[in-house]
Amino acid sequence: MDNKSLISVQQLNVHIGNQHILKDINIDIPDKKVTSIIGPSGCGKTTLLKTFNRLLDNSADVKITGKVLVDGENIYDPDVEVTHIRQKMGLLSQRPYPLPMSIYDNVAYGPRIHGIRKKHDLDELVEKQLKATGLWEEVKDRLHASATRLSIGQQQRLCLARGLAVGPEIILGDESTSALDPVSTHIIEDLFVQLKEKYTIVLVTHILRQAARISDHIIFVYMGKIIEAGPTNEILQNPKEELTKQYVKGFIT
Ligand SMILES: Nc1ncnc2c1ncn2[C@@H]1O[C@H](COP(=O)(O)OP(=O)(O)OP(=O)(O)O)[C@@H](O)[C@H]1O
Repeated sequence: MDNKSLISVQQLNVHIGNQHILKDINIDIPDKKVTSIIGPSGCGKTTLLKTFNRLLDNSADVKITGKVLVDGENIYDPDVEVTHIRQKMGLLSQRPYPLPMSIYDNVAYGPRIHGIRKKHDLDELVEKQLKATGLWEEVKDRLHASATRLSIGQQQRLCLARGLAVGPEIILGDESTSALDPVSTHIIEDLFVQLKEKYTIVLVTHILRQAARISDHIIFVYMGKIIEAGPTNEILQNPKEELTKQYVKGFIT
């Protein structure tokens, strides 16, 4: 891969109970690009995404071996603090989960925890992140209204703004448009494409057309293994592996 990689996964294996979920994963995720993880249901896409911010290893029956290097640091090193890792990543889930507080307080929540207290600084930060997610014009006159009054699409953009407010390097999205209508889906997709200027974006999607629209790179996972990875055009239009060909043609669902 000619791009600099920000995340490098080396010899990663994940067992949950007696199931071998991810098998010998080796992959580099390029910096400041959109990478989509695709594959049929249950193949391990979400599990792979969760290994990037250590969301899996708080359960006793999960065993993880191998390395995930972020900025060259192995996040599974016993000396690494999980909060330090998570600060580098914003996670956007399938459904938006705004905190039960105002629009303003949702975005200010993380910065406040990190010690930013001055109203002027918080005001600036909230405005910046609401602009970055295209919400500012829609909410600037009701910043202190409850976030739960927003539409689902707006709530998802608010959750993205909340994540961006703590200054991550990486945005992880797990089927983050699956609960949204087509217009909101389009807005979020456009945002991902804009945000890759500043962030490295890794998305799980089962929608091939979405992967084609917005990703620079694609990783195809099947039964816990990476079958093929590379630039979007290569994977979707000229795959090398037979399994990838079948998946792209819709023969494997
Ligand atoms: N906490 C868990 N306990 C037991 N099994 C799990 C757990 N998490 C995931 N698995 C299993 O790991 C496999 C991969 O799941 P994962 O959610 O990563 O797949 P996926 O490709 O994201 O699927 P989908 O597209 O349906 O969301 C599945 O067989 C799932 O049942």
